Amino acid sequence: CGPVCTNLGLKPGQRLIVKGKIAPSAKSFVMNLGKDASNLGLHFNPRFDAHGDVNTIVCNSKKVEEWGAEHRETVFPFQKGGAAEITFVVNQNDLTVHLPGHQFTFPNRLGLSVFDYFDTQGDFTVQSISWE
Ligand SMILES: C=CCO[C@@H]1O[C@H](CO)[C@@H](O[C@@H]2O[C@H](CO)[C@H](O)[C@H](OCc3cn(Cc4cccc(/C=C\CN=C(N)N)c4)nn3)[C@H]2O)[C@H](O)[C@H]1NC(C)=O
Repeated sequence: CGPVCTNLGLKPGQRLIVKGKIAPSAKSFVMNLGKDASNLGLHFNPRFDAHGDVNTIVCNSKKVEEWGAEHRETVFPFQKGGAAEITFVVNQNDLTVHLPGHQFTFPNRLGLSVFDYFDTQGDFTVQSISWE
């Protein structure tokens, strides 16, 4: 699993920028943003081939270890073995995810006023994380 960030203190108007590399044999990778590992405002899961999904971004939330309803994005701007830069912008009531050539929003279902926790898992190697 990748790096874990805590105490980020991300509030509305602030953002987290993650740059890294996708494994050549990637099946799936995850980026989680939330309060802590059990309370995720956004579970961001691009799937190249996992759980029956092919080239699909699955997003969800997790509240006290309980998953919410999945949301599947229509675009998949990732390549196996490629570089990727993903920016998460914290808004008042949702998050905007900026991908290469595409963006989408995901509701802040947990009503978090601050996002302290970030982790990545799976077939992605983080090269830099910055927040502002
Ligand atoms: C149709 C049958 C029932 O419905 C399915 O039921 C599954 C189980 O509930 C859901 O799946 C779950 O969906 C959740 C979001 O909702 C999380 O994503 C969760 O994963 C949590 C998780 C795992 N991890 C570790 C991790 C993540 C990615 C890669 C690796 C490691 C290596 C992989 N690379 C290789 N091997 N090269 C490790 N982190 N978070 C996933 O199991 C499916 O979406 C769902 N599908 C649909 C269409 O409904």
